[in-house]
Parts: sequence; structure tokens; C-alpha cells
Amino acid sequence: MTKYSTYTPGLDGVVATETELSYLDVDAEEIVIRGYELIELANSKEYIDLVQLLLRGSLPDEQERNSLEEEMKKEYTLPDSFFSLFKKLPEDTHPMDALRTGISALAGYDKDIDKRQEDTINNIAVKLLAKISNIVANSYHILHKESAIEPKKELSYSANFLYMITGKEPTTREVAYFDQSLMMYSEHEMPNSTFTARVIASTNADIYGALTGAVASLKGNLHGGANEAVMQMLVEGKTSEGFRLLLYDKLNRKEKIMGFGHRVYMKKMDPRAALMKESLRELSVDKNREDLFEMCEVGESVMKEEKGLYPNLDYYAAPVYYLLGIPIDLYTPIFFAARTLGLCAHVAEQYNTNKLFRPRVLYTGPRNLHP
Ligand SMILES: CC(=O)SCCNC(=O)CCNC(=O)[C@H](O)C(C)(C)COP(=O)(O)OP(=O)(O)OC[C@H]1O[C@@H](n2cnc3c(N)ncnc32)[C@H](O)[C@@H]1OP(=O)(O)O
Ligand SMILES: O=C([O-])CC(=O)C(=O)O
Repeated sequence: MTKYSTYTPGLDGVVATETELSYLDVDAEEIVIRGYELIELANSKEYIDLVQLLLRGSLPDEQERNSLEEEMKKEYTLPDSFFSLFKKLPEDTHPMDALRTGISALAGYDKDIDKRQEDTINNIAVKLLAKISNIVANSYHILHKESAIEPKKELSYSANFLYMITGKEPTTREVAYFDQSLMMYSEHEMPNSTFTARVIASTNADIYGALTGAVASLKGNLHGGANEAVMQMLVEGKTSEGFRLLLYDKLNRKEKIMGFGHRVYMKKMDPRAALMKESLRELSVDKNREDLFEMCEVGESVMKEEKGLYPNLDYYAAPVYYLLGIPIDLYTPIFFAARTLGLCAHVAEQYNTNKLFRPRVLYTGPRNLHP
């Protein structure tokens, strides 16, 4: 046939682009981020270091790191009366939908929107990282008829993000767990949302459009939406035994269990989940909720025995967020806020190396019909 004859459902295993940003080396069990291994980075660096690495190409020294964080803090402010947008939405609007609306609305305020140079895109990324943390936290408060919480510039980026969500200044340990989760969610090669963003950017569309599409993609429960679904199951299960029964019930009904399986790691534990599991182990002691850790382990063993499936990041990030006092509806928006970093880096790379995405189809419809 023609050069178009190969068809792989869901593009499973298909290489969609070249990238210098990241690579999942399943055999070596490494998530490579610009040459570094993500888990190693998470054990010695912070989210801000990854911002510099992904957007500017190298890890920062202390001075660069501090000045990047200051740059970000200057960008927390949203345009005047921006929050009135969220006041007009129905109060049961999901925060991911509010976030999608918010990012889309920001487009009109950016005078650089038509620029595609790498430096400009990276500057927009810094602005977006700051503003999105504010939108995520405060759209939630406004939808819940609460007052918006002003960012505190004396706190670190991650501490302030958590503070704006919960309204309480977090402890150093809480910030460390939250920051690690942001690192885990920051970048992951070519998931559906990153592909979506790159496909949109490949038409030369602006970064706001690319990110708006990516929010829509990430909301789905086969992708980012899974972390909220995991926590809903844990809450419903209540106890280890309750959770075990709930999982068996779902499996008997042939339902998919959220937080398990992964297109790339399918028969191995997601390395990020392993790191989050350790955070949960420690945090559950801090918060006197070892029962929650046990429930998660029970779920892990049920899924291994019954399906040969392992947890993905969402499975262990969800209970960590729960113990940090974060409302369940914000888990996926937080994932997106962290992933804004990787998405912006991919959009910049797409503009730099652009080739329009326009695949073909394997046509299965009729031919030769006549009106
Ligand atoms: C951070 C992230 O975004 S990670 C992903 C978060 N998403 C989830 O946790 C949702 C639950 N997991 C899933 O739906 C899947 O594992 C996916 C979508 C992540 C990847 O799946 P794919 O590569 O498309 O594989 P697919 O969904 O076809 O699954 C292959 C087989 O494993 C089964 N399977 C995969 N995941 C699960 C699961 N979580 N629960 C039960 N069965 C599962 C499928 O039913 C299928 O079985 P079959 O061959 O008998 O029909
Ligand atoms: O890689 C994927 O397909 C999904 C995922 O784990 C992520 O986006 O972090």
C-alpha cells in the first residue's frame, strides 16, 4: 500500500516528535529531564530548579534560582476584576473548567501573544506559572463564595501556592511534600495533554490556546482527572476492608480502577508513584492517618493480584494532597499548574522546530455512494 498504511490505535508506541526535554526510559526505570533523572532531582532540588532547567536549559545556581523565584512572585497579580469572571460561573463549575476559562481569558491581556520566539515564550511561561497558581486557588474560593486569598510574597512559590489553597501557612515539611509533588507532575514526555498542546501550537496558534486545549485534555479521568477519582474511591471505601470490597465490586463490574495502569509503564510501578508512596508513608505518620496508607497498600496488592497492574502517580499523589488538607476538586488543577511548566517548554520547542501535525486515517466507511 502507500506510506500511510501503518495504523496503531491510540498511537500506542508511535513517536510523534523529537524533543530535548524529556524521555521515559522504561528499561532503565528513568524519567530523563534534560539529561537528569527526575527522581534524583526530586531528592535534591526544588520545583523552581526544574523551572529554570526546563525553560532555560540548565539547573540554576543559588543567585539565578532566587532571581527566578522573585520574577515569578512579581507575576502573581491577575488583571483588574479578573475574579469577577469566576463569580459569573455556576457555583458547581468544576475548578478545571474555571481554570480552562481563566487561561483562555488571560490571552487578551498579553501584548506578546503573537510572538513565537523562545525567550518570549519562556517569559510568558514564568508569568503563567505564577498566575495559574493564583487562578487555581482563588477560582475555587470564589466558586465556594469565599474571599480570594492574596498571595504572600514572603513565602516560597510552593509554600504560597499551598497557602492560597488552604488559607493556612504550611509547615516546612508540608511545603516539602507539596513541592515534591509539583516536581513529579512537572513534565512527563508525551502524554495526551502535551500532545494536544503541541498539535495546537503546530498551527502557529498562541500558547494560551495550546494550554487551554491541554487543560481540557488533562481533565479526563484516563489522564489527570484520575487523581480526584482515586481520592473519591478512598473516601468511599472508608477502611482497608471497605476499600478492598469496593475494588472487587468495581472489578467484577469490569470497571477501570483509577490510579492504576499507564500507557508506558503498564507492567511496572510508575517511579513517581513510588516516590509519592514514601511521602504518604511519612505524612500519614505526621498526621496520625496510618490507616490511609494501609488502605492504599491494600488497593495496590488487590490490583497486582487481580490485574497485574501497578499504581501510577495519581494513585499516591491523591492521598498526599488529602493529608495536606487540599480539597479534592483541586487535585487535577494542581496537576495542571505543575504541568504548565512542561507544557510551556514543549510549546516553545514546537514553535522552534515546527512541522504541522496532520496525520491520515484508515478509512472504514463506504465508497461510491451517490446522492
Ligand atoms: C498521571 C497520569 O495521567 S497517569 C494515568 C491516569 N489514569 C488512570 O489512572 C486511569 C486508569 N488507567 C487506565 O485507564 C489505563 O491504564 C490508561 C488509560 C492510563 C492506559 O491505558 P492504555 O494504554 O490505553 O491501555 P488500555 O486502557 O487499553 O488497557 C489495557 C488493558 O488493561 C486493562 N486496564 C488498564 N488499566 C486498567 C485499570 N486502571 N483498571 C482495570 N483495568 C485496566 C484494560 O481494561 C485493558 O484490558 P483488556 O486488554 O482486557 O481490555
Ligand atoms: O504520561 C502519561 O501518559 C500520563 C502521565 O503519567 C502524566 O502526564 O504525567
